[in-house]
Amino acid sequence: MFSTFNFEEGPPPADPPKRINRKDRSVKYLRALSAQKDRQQHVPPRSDQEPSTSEQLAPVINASLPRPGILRVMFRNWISAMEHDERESEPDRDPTTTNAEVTHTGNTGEQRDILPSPPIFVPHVTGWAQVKAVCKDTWLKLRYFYVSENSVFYYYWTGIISIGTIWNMFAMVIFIFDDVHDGYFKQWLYVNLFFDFLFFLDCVVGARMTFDLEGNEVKETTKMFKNYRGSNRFKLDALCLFPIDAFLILDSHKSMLRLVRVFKAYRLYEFIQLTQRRTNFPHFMKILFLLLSCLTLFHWNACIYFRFSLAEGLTEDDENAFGFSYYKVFDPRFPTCDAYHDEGCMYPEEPDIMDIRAVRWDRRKEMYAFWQSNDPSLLQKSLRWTTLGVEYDWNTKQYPTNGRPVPEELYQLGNLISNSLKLGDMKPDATILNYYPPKSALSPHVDKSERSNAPLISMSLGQTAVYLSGALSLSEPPIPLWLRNGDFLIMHGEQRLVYHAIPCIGPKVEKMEFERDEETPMITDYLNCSRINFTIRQVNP
Ligand SMILES: O=C(O)CCC(=O)C(=O)O
Ligand SMILES: [Fe+2]
Repeated sequence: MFSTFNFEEGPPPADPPKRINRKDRSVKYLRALSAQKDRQQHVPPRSDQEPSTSEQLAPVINASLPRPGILRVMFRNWISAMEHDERESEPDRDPTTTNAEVTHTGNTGEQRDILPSPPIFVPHVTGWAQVKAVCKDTWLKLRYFYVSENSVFYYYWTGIISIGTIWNMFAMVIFIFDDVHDGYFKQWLYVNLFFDFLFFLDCVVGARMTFDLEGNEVKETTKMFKNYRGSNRFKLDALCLFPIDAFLILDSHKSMLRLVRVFKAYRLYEFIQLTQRRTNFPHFMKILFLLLSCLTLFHWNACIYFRFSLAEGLTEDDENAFGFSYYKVFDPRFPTCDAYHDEGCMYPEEPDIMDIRAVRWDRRKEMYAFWQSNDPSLLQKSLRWTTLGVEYDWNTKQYPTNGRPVPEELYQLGNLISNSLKLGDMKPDATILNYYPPKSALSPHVDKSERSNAPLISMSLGQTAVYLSGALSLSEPPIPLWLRNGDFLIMHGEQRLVYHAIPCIGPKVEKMEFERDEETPMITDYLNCSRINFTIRQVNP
């Protein structure tokens, strides 16, 4: 896991020779190293040397141990270590000059090692002891690890933290959208907690960063920690560790609180610097990071725009208004009016200045102009909806408590359908007519502004539409249906409050041809390329 480990403050390593005078550094040191190598590789001594203790004991060990494997290897290592210690404790053959090799005076056996008697005690290594050894080893590695700024580990670790930073930059404003909030709050929270944990580990890494002191790389844990504590990095990291998600569990709409995590952007910057130092394609990387910055800025720009639109009141109907609307998302168009000079193009700053009746009157004038001009394209472009009976306010998304009655025919139609479906009498007091010119759509929504439980009766005229019928939450996949000319769709009971949408209508789906009615040619012309939908509703109980 870690790139480098510091054992300076840990227990001394077992193998390097204990005496470090000059002659030790030469032959004795090499001898110790080669003994160590022998032990690691289990290489038997060369045949031209005298047989070692381990060689002489090998048959005994093999015979006495019940099973080969780990125990035998450990025992052998133990013997080999004994042999090494014997050599270490031998008096120097020639203390003044060199330790080179012992000169054998002959085969008298006087100078040969005396064979120790076969060991009586065989260390019993249990699985538990091995686990303890591994734990201790891991603990020491963790206790004394250090990270240097130029290590590969640090580079990759910075990369991982940068992903967390980018996640925060993109997803912290996510709950501006209510439907996203309803569908994905938990998932969002889990990802946040995961990256917060990584940010915590990043503080640990920060506290184990080596630093340069008068040309020396300082690796002592206490000094590294003190250095981290006094740095700006520590302050930023501490801010980013603030447990914001605890507040979000209490009030899940305050996702902007995570804005504080943006302080981690300095790690992203560090990653960019490190990458540019390492890469063979510095220009390519520069362009990539520039693109990333642009994407982030565009994203934030869109979010701020959406925030303003929320403050002003969202518009669902007017494509030319300043505010955000789902129409613009599904069917993006550039405003046709001059936003700087034309007052009508902007949303009024005070919501109560906007008089929906005045807007409606403007629309009526447009309709009248259309009627007179005989140009169906005019109507197709401008007309999106109209209301009969109690007038729905698209800004506040509310109905007033009273208004004009709905036309008698619609009242009767609503009751007829409700009674034939055995849903009882209803008192229809509002009807919304939606006009769907080619390429238009209606975004997913729930009709929840009505204050009664009466059914909602929807009638389709003209071109066929695809209707998506969802569930109580947007995360559930919807069922698509065709709605053709003359179809009725009734939303009642549990289905009354499900999400639904019209993703597309018109000739691309299935062209309906109506014979031109000479009395009302405009209407048949309109229905030959567009769709009209009536929804008969009971607003007040
Ligand atoms: O056009 C449709 O079929 C659906 C209309 C609708 O959902 C509405 O007016 O709320
Ligand atoms: Fe609806």
